Amino acid sequence: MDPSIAVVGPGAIGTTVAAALHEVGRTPRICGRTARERLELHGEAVRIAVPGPVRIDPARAGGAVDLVFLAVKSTQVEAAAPWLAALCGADTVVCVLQNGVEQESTVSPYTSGARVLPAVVWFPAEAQPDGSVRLRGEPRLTLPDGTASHVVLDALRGTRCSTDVAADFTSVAWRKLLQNAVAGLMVLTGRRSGMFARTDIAELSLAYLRECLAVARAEGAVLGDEVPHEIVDGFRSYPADMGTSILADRVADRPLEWNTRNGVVPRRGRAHGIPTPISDLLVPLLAAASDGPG
Ligand SMILES: NC(=O)C1=CN([C@@H]2O[C@H](COP(=O)(O)OP(=O)(O)OC[C@H]3O[C@@H](n4cnc5c(N)ncnc54)[C@H](OP(=O)(O)O)[C@@H]3O)[C@@H](O)[C@H]2O)C=CC1
Ligand SMILES: CC(C)(CO)C(=O)C(=O)O
Repeated sequence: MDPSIAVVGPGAIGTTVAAALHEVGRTPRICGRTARERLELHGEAVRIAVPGPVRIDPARAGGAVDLVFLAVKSTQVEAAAPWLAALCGADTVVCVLQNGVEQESTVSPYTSGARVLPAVVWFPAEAQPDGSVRLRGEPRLTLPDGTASHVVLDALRGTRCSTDVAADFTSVAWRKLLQNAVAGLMVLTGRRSGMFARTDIAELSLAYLRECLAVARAEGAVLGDEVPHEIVDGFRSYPADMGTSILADRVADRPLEWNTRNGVVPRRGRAHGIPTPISDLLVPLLAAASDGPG
């Protein structure tokens, strides 16, 4: 029997996963903040409409489900807590579709004991002003190896969202964190991936990534010296107009995930006695861009 599934946070990532599920007949409950009749995903050779309506009242969540995909921003977890309270039972798995390396500790306080499973989300997707979502890559998730992951693997089996499991999830999650950390530079310039073609930006990015790498290794990630170059080369290979979700938030003047994507590096660095001079400059700028005042 198919698991019962809810998607909380039907934005860029939530819409993509909901559409992938709907396409194979596993339409999830959709729980959001903004009322909509349907979700729409479009991209190269894809156009999927997911029937709603989007539920916006947690009192009408409809009871516990087997699997919750939580796809709100890390800054929105507390506000989404009533959904988690309404959708989680003792056997529910909450798969957190968020960037960062701290999903278990930040989400667990709201799941009434339900298991929390972090996922690395690899694909870019952009919410459009009309509420539709533009998919700009192949949907793919990486999960930790373990029993809870099987619920997600079963739910997404045969969908356009591919899933793999990593025995060493810590290393994979930190590698993605490094990519997200350097993407934060786009917030400070207001530019997209094209900016990494500049030699000075590439050099700054490499220095920053080496700092992040030292912290990642202290946290147990096994990542080689080549990783900073690979990440910068990756940004240089993207279309020049490829953004990042934190830039989309900046452009819309919304709170930024600066703490989970950038602040975590100096925070964890301090715990290990690792100096983080570049973070010490960048993180306050990102925090101020996010939270003001002014
Ligand atoms: N976009 C991308 O390319 C990628 C994003 N990620 C990560 O995925 C996570 C989600 O990002 P993304 O999809 O871009 O974010 P979006 O802002 O596009 O989506 C968040 C969604 O959550 C909804 N929401 C906000 N508050 C609540 C609430 N209290 N209850 C229910 N729903 C709520 C928002 O509603 P509303 O429409 O009202 O704002 C929106 O639909 C982030 O951690 C991001 O870093 C990871 C990889 C790629
Ligand atoms: C697009 C991608 C994969 C890389 O920056 C991302 O994680 C984001 O936009 O948040």
